[in-house]
Amino acid sequence: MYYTIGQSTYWYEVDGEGIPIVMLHGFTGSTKTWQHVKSAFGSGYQIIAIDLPGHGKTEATHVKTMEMCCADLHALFQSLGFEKIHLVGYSMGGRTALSFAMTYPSMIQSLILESASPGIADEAERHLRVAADEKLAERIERDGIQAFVDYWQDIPLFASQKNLPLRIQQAIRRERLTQTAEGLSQSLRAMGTGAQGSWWDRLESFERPVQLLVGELDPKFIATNKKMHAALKSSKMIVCEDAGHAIHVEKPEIFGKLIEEFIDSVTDKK
Ligand SMILES: C=C(O[C@H]1C=C[C@H](C(=O)CCC(=O)O)[C@@H](C(=O)O)[C@@H]1O)C(=O)O
Repeated sequence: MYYTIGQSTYWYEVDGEGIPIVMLHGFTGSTKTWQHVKSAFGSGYQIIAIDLPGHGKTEATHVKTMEMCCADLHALFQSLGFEKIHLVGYSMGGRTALSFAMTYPSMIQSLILESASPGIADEAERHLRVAADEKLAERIERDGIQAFVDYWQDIPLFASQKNLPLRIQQAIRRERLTQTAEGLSQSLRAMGTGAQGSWWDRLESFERPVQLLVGELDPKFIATNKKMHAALKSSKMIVCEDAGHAIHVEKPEIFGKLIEEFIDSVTDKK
């Protein structure tokens, strides 16, 4: 379904009925990211998957900063009649989910972050990241999506995905190849890790339950999430054995079970 707000149109998909669980994909992803996870949830849940700006069927017609995207998502959730949601985000989607939760905490029943970060606290480091993301955006625009996907699928962060069955690796590649150079380059510039503000000095103010999921084979994000875990008032951190950055791809059953168990543990049983 499409939701239009102002001059922007978002694509989202709704499966099932019941407690709303909103799922946000990562950079180069789409609603398809969650296709093997949705089935892990029992009855009684409504799964809402959304294409973030510049991805899938949510075109990059206008620049969307993290703040603008979160405001649009808030309007979408209100239009759907949601008072409280369980919000799940993977990587870029995790940064978006955390930004949404920090901006609209009263709408959060629980927050599940997979391989995410709160941005970059150090200004100099953040400026370096903005410059690196700008170079990557220019590379995408210059060389096109196929050349970018060839490069992206081989970065060390996704090394563990080489052990996946070929059909799964090919499905991830196909999803990435459906993106547009305009969409991905704009996403990097407007919602990239360096472009967004840092939430590091605000994490301790967030009081809703948080589940931090990281892969055992993803040392960079284990280190980041250990610091997040220490800063958050109410969080659980789980390091998933024999999984890399994209736990939902490498261990979909375990990923779905961990989320369902966490949501059940924080849902008012009335
Ligand atoms: C390479 C780094 O940063 C990127 C890594 C992961 C994020 C992501 O969403 C990737 C999803 C995927 O391709 O499976 C992405 C983001 O958060 O926007 C980062 O650009 C790194 O080492 O930090």
